[in-house]
Amino acid sequence: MRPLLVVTRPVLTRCYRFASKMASEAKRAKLTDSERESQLEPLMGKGWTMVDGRDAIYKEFLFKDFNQAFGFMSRVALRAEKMDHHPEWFNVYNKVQITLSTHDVSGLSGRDITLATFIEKAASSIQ
Ligand SMILES: C[C@H](O)[C@H](O)[C@H]1CNC2=NC(N)=NC(=O)C2=N1
Repeated sequence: MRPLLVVTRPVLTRCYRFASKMASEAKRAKLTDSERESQLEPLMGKGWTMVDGRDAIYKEFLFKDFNQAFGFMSRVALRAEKMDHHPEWFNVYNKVQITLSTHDVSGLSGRDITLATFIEKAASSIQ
């Protein structure tokens, strides 16, 4: 029997790209209440706090010295650029203060969760 439909590799590739684009757009939407409960709460337990008067999260990281702080920032910067999602941050010597929010939606989105989770991993791999 002849197959009814042949799914070629280029068709599969396009489907895959379309699905990732949809998932990536969805991540840019403002977090729902239930997403806040399931995804934001674990970060609060790790020291992230809500910013006063803004739908944004904040955490301060302290390192041994400037070298370590800048190494951490370099890792985060490469990831942020890849994600097209950038932190608001401030650095003096061994201190890095980070605020995350999604400017395009004026509030917290899945991208902030993804970046904050990466930041946690990057910080613990350095300290
Ligand atoms: C045009 C570009 O994709 C957007 O401006 C991106 C860049 N980086 C960003 N970073 C953050 N934190 N929020 C955004 O909404 C955002 N948008």
